[in-house]
Amino acid sequence: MQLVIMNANVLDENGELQLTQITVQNGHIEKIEPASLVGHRETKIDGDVQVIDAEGKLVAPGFIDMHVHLREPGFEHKETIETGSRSAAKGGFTTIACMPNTRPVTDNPETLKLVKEKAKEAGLVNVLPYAAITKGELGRELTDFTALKAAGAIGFTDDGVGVQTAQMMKDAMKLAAALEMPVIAHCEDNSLVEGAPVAEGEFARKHGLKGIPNESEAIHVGRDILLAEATGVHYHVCHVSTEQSIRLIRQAKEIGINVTAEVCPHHLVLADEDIPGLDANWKMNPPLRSRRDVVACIEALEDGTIDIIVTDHAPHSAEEKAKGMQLAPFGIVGFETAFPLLYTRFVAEGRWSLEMLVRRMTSDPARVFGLEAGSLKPGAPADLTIIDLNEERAVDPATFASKGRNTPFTGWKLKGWPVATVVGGKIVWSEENA
Ligand SMILES: NC(=O)N[C@@H](CC(=O)O)C(=O)O
Ligand SMILES: [Zn+2]
Ligand SMILES: [Zn+2]
Repeated sequence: MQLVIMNANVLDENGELQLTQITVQNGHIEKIEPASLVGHRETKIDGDVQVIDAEGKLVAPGFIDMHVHLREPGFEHKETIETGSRSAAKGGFTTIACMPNTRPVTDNPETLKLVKEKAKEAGLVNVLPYAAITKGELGRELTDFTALKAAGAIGFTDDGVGVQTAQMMKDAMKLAAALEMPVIAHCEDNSLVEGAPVAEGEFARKHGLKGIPNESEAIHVGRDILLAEATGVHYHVCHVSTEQSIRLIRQAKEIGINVTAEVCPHHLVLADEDIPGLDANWKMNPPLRSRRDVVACIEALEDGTIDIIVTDHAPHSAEEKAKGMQLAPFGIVGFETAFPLLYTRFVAEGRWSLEMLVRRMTSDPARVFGLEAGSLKPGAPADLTIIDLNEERAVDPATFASKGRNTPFTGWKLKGWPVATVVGGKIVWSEENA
């Protein structure tokens, strides 16, 4: 089965858009030719060839999201692997890495295999599962890293909660290093947080809420960098949100410690002072911090201190989010707004090149995690996304493919919406057929 994408605008090595024709054969990119060379040739259309005319729209490698919550097994009322995968495809993502804070926790090979089977059944995007560092993510006992790696885990993380003791983290890093697996850390010292729902600062004061201090994140980052130095593990920091964490990561990179980091779109765009009121669709972990922290995150992504963009797609039901700022669970959905949000805010406004945004969502995550993805080179898997950079519309959660509607971006007018997503040469989502 062949797929031909005509009039595809792709980013070349110089970050310039080039009009091309892409030929896909057996799920892989076969060739990319300048449109000027194929222009005179008739594109043969017979039974076995599927043709898409991209009409000059951007065709990028499918986005890779290394931090997502699919909620299955156990929390199917929030999301399933199938609805989460569809939401990812609709957002232009073709590979996603899912967190183990399910019920049961993905701390055993059986649950890991179940996640992989469900993802295969859904047949939409590539789903790469993480396994937990500790049993039940309770911080008391390590999981069986060897068995989990054999079952297909791509890394170890207790995301949702920080590993509270240094000894547990050090033991985990030693084991992971021996298996050449990364440790991915949600950095949060519980003793500094204790029930606070939002960041320390103006918003917390105004509403009489307890505040989450920046040090609760940065203390773990600093501790873990020292442990990564001691053990030699690949240490990846989840959802970086403070200038203090960034300072520590920058310094660690300078002296050659094997640390990488991610940031979420909301931490690049929103500060606590933007929260309009006591609406839990603005509640996530880490919380929205000060404008200083937002600026530090932007600059860190620009200078490479932060390597990649992830959504931390964290769906919750409307009932759960209706419990209010103090009691509602932390988390917002992310797949279906990520690219338009960042394209509108940073590329259309002229701060970033399109190439930089795409790279931070494709080839950089592939490099950091050693994935065979994130490029359009001949021979690569035909995972790609077609995006209309000119299409402008308001975010409407009612149209989400995700079960989650928990977003702070309702009504935001954004440009750069995906129109079709291809995984392994197969169209898994398109605006036309949605
Ligand atoms: N980010 C969040 O606010 N919530 C995540 C947990 C996490 O990523 O730490 C969730 O599972 O809901
Ligand atoms: Zn987390
Ligand atoms: Zn998360």
